[in-house]
Amino acid sequence: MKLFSKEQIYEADRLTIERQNISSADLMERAGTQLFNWMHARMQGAQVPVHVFCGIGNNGGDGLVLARHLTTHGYHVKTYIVNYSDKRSKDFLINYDRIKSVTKDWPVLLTDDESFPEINPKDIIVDAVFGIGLNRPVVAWVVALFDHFRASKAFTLSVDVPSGLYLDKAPEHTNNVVSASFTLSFAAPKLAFFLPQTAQHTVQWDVLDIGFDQEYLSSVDTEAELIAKHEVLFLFKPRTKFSHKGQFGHSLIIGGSYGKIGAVTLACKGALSAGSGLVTAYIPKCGYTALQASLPEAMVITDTDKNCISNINVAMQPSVVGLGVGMGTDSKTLKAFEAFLKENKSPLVLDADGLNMLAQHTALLKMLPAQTVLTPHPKELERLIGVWKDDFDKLEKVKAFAHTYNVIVVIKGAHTITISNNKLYVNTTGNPGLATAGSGDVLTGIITGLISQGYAPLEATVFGVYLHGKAADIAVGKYGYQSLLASHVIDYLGAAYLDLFKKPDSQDREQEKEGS
Ligand SMILES: NC(=O)C1=CN([C@@H]2O[C@H](COP(=O)(O)OP(=O)(O)OC[C@H]3O[C@@H](n4cnc5c(N)ncnc54)[C@H](OP(=O)(O)O)[C@@H]3O)[C@@H](O)[C@H]2O)[C@H](O)CC1
Ligand SMILES: [K+]
Repeated sequence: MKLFSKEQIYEADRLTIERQNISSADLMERAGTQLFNWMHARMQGAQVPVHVFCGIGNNGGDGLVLARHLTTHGYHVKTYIVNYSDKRSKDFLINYDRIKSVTKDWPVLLTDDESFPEINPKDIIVDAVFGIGLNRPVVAWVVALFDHFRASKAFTLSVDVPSGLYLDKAPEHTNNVVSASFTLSFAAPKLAFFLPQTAQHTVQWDVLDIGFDQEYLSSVDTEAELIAKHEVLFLFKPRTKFSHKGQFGHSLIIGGSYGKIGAVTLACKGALSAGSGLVTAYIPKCGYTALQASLPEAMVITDTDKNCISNINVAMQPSVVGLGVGMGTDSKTLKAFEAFLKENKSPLVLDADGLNMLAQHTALLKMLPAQTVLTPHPKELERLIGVWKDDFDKLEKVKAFAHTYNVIVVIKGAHTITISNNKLYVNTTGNPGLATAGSGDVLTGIITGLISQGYAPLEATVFGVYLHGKAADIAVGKYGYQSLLASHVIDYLGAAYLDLFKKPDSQDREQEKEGS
């Protein structure tokens, strides 16, 4: 699903009006009617007090359309105009007149924090104060209104976006944004719904289709894309009856150090379970028996050194190399890594200490093969690109870094985001159970194993991140967040593959719509 920018949404608005030969007020009527249909389907006439707070622009206009329909369908509605500006949009005014024609209980003007209405916990708040037109900090008395919403503990339904949330930058203060229980967004969710700092402003979201011009929506190239089952299904490479393991490549996993051989075991198993034909581990001598015993499917080559990697010398031409898991950053290992980069011609996946060595010696970055995959967790990312101000600044820095070195960067976290060629791929699978030792090693193995089978590095990364999270989502149903282990993610990878062909039932759709 494409995530549109503010400019693209306004363009969609303009083109829809032009190509469908309708007025902007008609489009607003569609928006407001869709909002009403969503509420009506859930409220079924219940006489719960609904407080509709409208700004003075088109977001407020949507709110007025909704309030009018709620009123004419007999709901218990109170409408307020949050008068943060004396301007009025054209369509706001049209709907301000329309609602006055269906009720004697005209909208109440709020001009300061003296007259906030009482809101009970069982009431419903509709937040139509600001939409995507927010372009400067919210005035203090309106922030106080948002605090009033929070204090009421009432269910808060935001129209299009939680008011006070910018589409393309962090809010000045988290309190400047409405805390939405649910956001109904037009055309598509917004990128801010998926970033750690701003996802907190809406617990859940859903998309309302207001008949935007499909030709524009499908043709416009967006910077960000939401990755769910629909987007990865076409990546999947089915196997033919006469397949053999030679067709699925040979992954080489390089890593491990004394006490951290398990990281290599997990990565090798992840690569095999992702479908790699053959897997060889290159590890220090200390790990030989442990690895051969724990993972008989993997072949093992050992370094001359007992406890760490000191000289990467493998007489094979791997389809792909996954390097860094459990590797340590011993000076001998660093030298071996540098010598390896000078010789290596295979696609490369770098993780953990491979990234830390890159960060210590940025001259090595120029030696990475094109489209190398880097899978840093936040701390490793900071060592690579430096500190960032906020989530939007982080994205800009990673985009620039990925572009400069022609690499693919996976920003791991709730909604892992893959960045390459100035595009963002926002993952929808995964859960807090993944915050466990080794889950990163497994992801490295999965991405390596997919490249081994012929998936291009970017495809392998987006698909691997999806499968990794999906496996965890299925496994967590049995283990719960606290008890999920990295090994369980591997055990459930098959279920994640099989799930690709299950019809997306409503539960799946709900899961994908769960906010953070
Ligand atoms: N294309 C669509 O998706 C459709 C969207 N609809 C709804 O329209 C809003 C966007 O409406 P818009 O009028 O552009 O802007 P807002 O309603 O979000 O904001 C109103 C105006 O308020 C001014 N503004 C901005 N920030 C502040 C602030 N902090 N304090 C005071 N005033 C502020 C600004 O105007 P200025 O001229 O003063 O800059 C805003 O324009 C969208 O979110 C949807 O809900 C349509 O209804 C259907 C199609
Ligand atoms: K809003």
